[in-house]
Amino acid sequence: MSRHVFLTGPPGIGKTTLIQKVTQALKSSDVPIDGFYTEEVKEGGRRRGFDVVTLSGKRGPLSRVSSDSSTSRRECRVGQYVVDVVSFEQLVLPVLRNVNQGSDAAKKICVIDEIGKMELFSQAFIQAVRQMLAGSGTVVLGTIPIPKGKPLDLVEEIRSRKDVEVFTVSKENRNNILQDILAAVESCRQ
Ligand SMILES: Nc1ncnc2c1ncn2[C@@H]1O[C@H](COP(=O)(O)OP(=O)(O)OP(=O)(O)O)[C@@H](O)[C@H]1O
Repeated sequence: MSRHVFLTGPPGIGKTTLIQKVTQALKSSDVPIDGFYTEEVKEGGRRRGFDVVTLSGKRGPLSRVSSDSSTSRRECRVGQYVVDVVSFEQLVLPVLRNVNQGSDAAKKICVIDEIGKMELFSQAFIQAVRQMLAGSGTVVLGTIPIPKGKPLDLVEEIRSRKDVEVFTVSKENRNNILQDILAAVESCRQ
């Protein structure tokens, strides 16, 4: 039986939108849920980077476009974006820790959107996700990218776990997959 649910699919296909709809539905049936989304930051129609937004409404930068093309050895870069690991960790780690605490009888849901190249610069994040996946108290509802280029260890691990159900989102199914995802999450809580 599955214990966690992940969505995958090409960039911009609608993974975050689906996770937000699932979150709304779960919240309205009083299921305890926390976590974070990753949102594009646009300025004047151009993408400037990405923010992390927690379900409780806190926001901070995950990455920003760098005008400097020289890469310093300490910099965490994905293409033209420089990742702000400190900001990411400050926002996300307390949320992940908090989800694992508390004494709700019912299992909590933790939204982790997403586990990708940028987020994986944080070793503390990797460790926190591994702990959550291995623990029995929290159901993870997350997103992972479609494999491309060098494999990402944690993403490969998630894909090969027997207790993870992965939905691949496409243009064809994105408007009728919501109920299946909800049902999968609900069954993970049993
Ligand atoms: N079912 C849908 N029908 C039409 N447009 C959609 C649908 N779902 C999402 N979109 C639009 O597509 C864009 C990208 O959606 P979203 O951010 O959910 O994708 P994503 O897969 O999470 O992207 P990323 O890979 O960047 O995280 C948004 O502008 C959103 O409004």
